[in-house]
Amino acid sequence: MPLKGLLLVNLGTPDAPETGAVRRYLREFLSDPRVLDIHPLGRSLLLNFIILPFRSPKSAHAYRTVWMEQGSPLLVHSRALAAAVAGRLADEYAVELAMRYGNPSLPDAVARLRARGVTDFTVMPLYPQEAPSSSGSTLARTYEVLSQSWDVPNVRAVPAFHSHPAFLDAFAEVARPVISNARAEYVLFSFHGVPERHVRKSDPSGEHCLASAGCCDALTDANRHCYRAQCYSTARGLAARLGLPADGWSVSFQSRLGRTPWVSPYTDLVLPELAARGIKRLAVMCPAFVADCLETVEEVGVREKERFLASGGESLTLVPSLNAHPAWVDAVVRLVRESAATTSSPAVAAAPLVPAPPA
Ligand SMILES: C=CC1=C(C)c2cc3[nH]c(cc4nc(cc5[nH]c(cc1n2)c(C)c5CCC(=O)O)C(CCC(=O)O)=C4C)c(C)c3C=C
Ligand SMILES: [Fe+2]
Ligand SMILES: [Fe+2]
Repeated sequence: MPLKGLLLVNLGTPDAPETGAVRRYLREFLSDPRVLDIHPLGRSLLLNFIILPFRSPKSAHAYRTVWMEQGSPLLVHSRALAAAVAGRLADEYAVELAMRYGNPSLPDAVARLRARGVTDFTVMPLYPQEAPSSSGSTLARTYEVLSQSWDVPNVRAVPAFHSHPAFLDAFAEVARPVISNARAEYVLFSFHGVPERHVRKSDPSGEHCLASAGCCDALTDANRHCYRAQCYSTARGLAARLGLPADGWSVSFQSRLGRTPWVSPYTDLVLPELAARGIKRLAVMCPAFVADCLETVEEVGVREKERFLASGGESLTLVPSLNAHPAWVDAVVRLVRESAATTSSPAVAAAPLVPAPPA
């Protein structure tokens, strides 16, 4: 039987919290045409003359404030998750962690799996919601790397899990005691944003997404692959599990870059509004991230917290991410096994050989 390989892939992070390393990381990340989707010449000018010189030292400083003894939080937590999943799936899969940008690189992780005799690959982008700039880019790069060999292996992708009960249950389990200990009056679900342009480009009809105020109120055939609609679906699933009243939670989007409109409402504008409404004790969950990283620990846990307190709030408690929580490890194992069960024999699944008996 061919040995199966599982690639767990997250975004990536610099090798060190220093300007040079951050610059190398940002260059690779922001050169991706699914991330900065503008004319290559414009991208190169923007990168080399504006983003890299100004952002690299600023981001390096931010990384230094969250850096752990073993490295960048994103890498440390992702490694812990991969080790736990590898232990659980040892009889079924060889498991490797890879990063879309930086290290451990996707080509190196694929080479390690091939060296162990893997001929059948499963890739799991570690993003609950799908976006061309995150999961899309991860899949495209994985297929590219795997297709560079003479023998192109079978490859299967674990689908986005934004509304999967195992993911939602695990995050609710992490959040429940934190929200209760914080005596939070309100929960803000702050997701990583994307440019509005990206959401519109992913709208098959070209008429649904961002065309009305309630376009993300339900997941339907019209918006099944819309990043923003998937974020709202995650938030509804978590709010229900946490027993939050309708006026006790809302959604916002963080981490925007540049001057073009990103999906809204923006976290940095929502926080002062919540304070102005009299919310004193706030909990913030960041369910676009399955591992704590710069965008959770520093952006929300430090900078947005300061903003909320300066606006009149009394406490902002960041709910930790899933990291390597046992419920999340269980969920990953389940998601991988379910994807193998539903996609390993697509031809058989699509065309049953025996007609179904009459009801
Ligand atoms: C959760 C999914 C993510 C999407 C979608 C995403 C889109 C996206 N991001 C940028 C720009 C930056 N993101 C940065 C950090 C970062 N982004 C994600 C995830 C998504 N990004 C993660 C997990 C992280 C943290 C990395 C870490 O090392 O901890 C950064 C770098 C940090 C900084 O300088 O602020 C940038 C830049 C764009 C432009 C984009 C979609 C177009
Ligand atoms: Fe990002
Ligand atoms: Fe949409």
